[in-house]
Amino acid sequence: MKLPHLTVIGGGQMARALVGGMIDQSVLDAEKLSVIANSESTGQWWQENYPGCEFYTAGSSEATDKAIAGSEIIMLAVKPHIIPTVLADTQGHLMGKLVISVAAGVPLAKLTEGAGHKRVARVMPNTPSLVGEGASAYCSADEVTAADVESIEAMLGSVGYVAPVTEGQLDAVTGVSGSGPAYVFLIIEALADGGVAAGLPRKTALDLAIQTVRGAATMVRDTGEHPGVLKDKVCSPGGTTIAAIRSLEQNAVRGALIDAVAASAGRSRELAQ
Ligand SMILES: NC(=O)C1=CN([C@@H]2O[C@H](COP(=O)(O)OP(=O)(O)OC[C@H]3O[C@@H](n4cnc5c(N)ncnc54)[C@H](OP(=O)(O)O)[C@@H]3O)[C@@H](O)[C@H]2O)C=CC1
Ligand SMILES: O=C(O)[C@@H]1CCC=N1
Repeated sequence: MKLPHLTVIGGGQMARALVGGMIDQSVLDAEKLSVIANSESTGQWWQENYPGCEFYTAGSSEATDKAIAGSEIIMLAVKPHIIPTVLADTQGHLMGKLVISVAAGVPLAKLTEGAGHKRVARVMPNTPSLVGEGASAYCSADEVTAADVESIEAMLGSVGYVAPVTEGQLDAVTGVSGSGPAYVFLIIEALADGGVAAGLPRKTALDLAIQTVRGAATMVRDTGEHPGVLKDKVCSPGGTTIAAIRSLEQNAVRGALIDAVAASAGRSRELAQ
């Protein structure tokens, strides 16, 4: 499936990962993309990396009259506190458009009020979308059609896993997969640090850490076995791994990760206020 013309408002990390990933996966042509943001440097980044796309300065009449008017889908990819500004800038111009927001915590009720209609979806994606390994969940308001859902699933599905959820579940999604890549990056960095502390060259340690996380995740997915069962198969009686697991449990790693997910979900709920 090829997407119709898309305008993304906000051209930062998440737009680069999601929309960049969609172009890389050929579901969107750069010629059918308009980007609206503040700085010239952001415009240059998009035009250098995705020649053929158009860039417009936020708040300009061209942004609304050319980019938004000429697009069927509008994606909001600005920070949550900027969403009211964007909705004010685009007031009256979003009629007849499918509006998709990736902003953490901003509820459908606020988005539909600002858009002036209910053809609005809320998505929580994550940055591995850039390499086609994203994890996204979405919910939609009342006027989103079956064809719109197909477009949303095609967009998100082209860059990874996608699941429909209720709006009430999106804060938890943010805690697990929206923020989740940061936890895993931190774990990879720490594993590599551990390798260096134990005497490995930095590059070898990092390469081994990356492949171990990738291999373990693939094994959970492909075998369908419970992660606890797979963990038990690594632990030889009286061996090295159970000594390490004991250390992890003494340092309350499970509790720390559960608390991390809850903290992110809680912050997402706060952003809705
Ligand atoms: N980063 C992540 O991993 C994830 C982020 N999200 C959500 O994505 C959204 C964007 O986050 P992220 O990409 O990290 O943020 P960034 O700060 O990287 O990007 C924000 C972008 O918004 C642009 N911008 C600022 N003000 C305006 C305006 N008034 N009109 C149009 N554009 C504007 C900025 O322009 P300029 O570049 O010119 O300064 C910038 O390109 C957030 O709501 C976040 O909750 C969701 C899931 C994961
Ligand atoms: O940190 C944030 O607020 C955004 C939302 C999820 C990931 N990054």
